[in-house]
Amino acid sequence: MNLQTYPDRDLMMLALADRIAGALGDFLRREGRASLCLPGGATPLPVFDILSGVDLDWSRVTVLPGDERWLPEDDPRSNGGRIRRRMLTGRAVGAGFLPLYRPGLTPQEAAPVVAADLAPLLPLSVVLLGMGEDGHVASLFPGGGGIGADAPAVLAVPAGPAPEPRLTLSAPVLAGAMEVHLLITGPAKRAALERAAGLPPAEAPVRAILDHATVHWAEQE
Ligand SMILES: O=C1O[C@H](COP(=O)(O)O)[C@@H](O)[C@H](O)[C@H]1O
Repeated sequence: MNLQTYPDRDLMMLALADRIAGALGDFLRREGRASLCLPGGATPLPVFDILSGVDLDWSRVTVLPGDERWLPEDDPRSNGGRIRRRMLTGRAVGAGFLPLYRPGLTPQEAAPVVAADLAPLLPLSVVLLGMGEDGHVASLFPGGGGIGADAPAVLAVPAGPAPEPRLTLSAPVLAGAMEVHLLITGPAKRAALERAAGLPPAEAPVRAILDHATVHWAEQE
């Protein structure tokens, strides 16, 4: 496992944002465009805040959530809503945004629509992920689908492991990105990660991306 530990949480957020900004700049120079796939949850918000102040040609960057809670963007739990408020602001206000939530559609109806919109962006340039203490990444939960090489790019996840239905990119799409970062904080997630490293991906979905990712960890939550 490529694990980078940091003595200080704020320093980690700065270092990670700097690394992501550098990678996006490289993609823009080499390919003329770039994509940035972001996690939900609370942990990554400081990275969003820092990145949104970075001087990049954001108009050539497409930002998208790696998973979405099936809620309107003005719901405080909406991943897309948080990305819009905390990432697509400041210097990054002109970045493109590919929403996973599609008003009026069920997650099952939206999955092929989002997959069609996603296809021209593949492979994604930079994927940032968080992780739950159960080893879930994006909305790939233990015992759910979306892990194997034959998984569809985008899949609907029924409520159960999470309180609301969701849409998620699959493990092959997330792990297939040009650069993958996993951001976790605190002793409980570190212990969960170490447990997951010894489990099959179906039981601990983070395993499906671990060989492709740099893990960033600081003790302070
Ligand atoms: O439900 C989710 O949880 C994970 C972890 O969130 P965190 O607040 O504990 O960092 C997140 O990575 C995922 O995208 C999200 O939808």
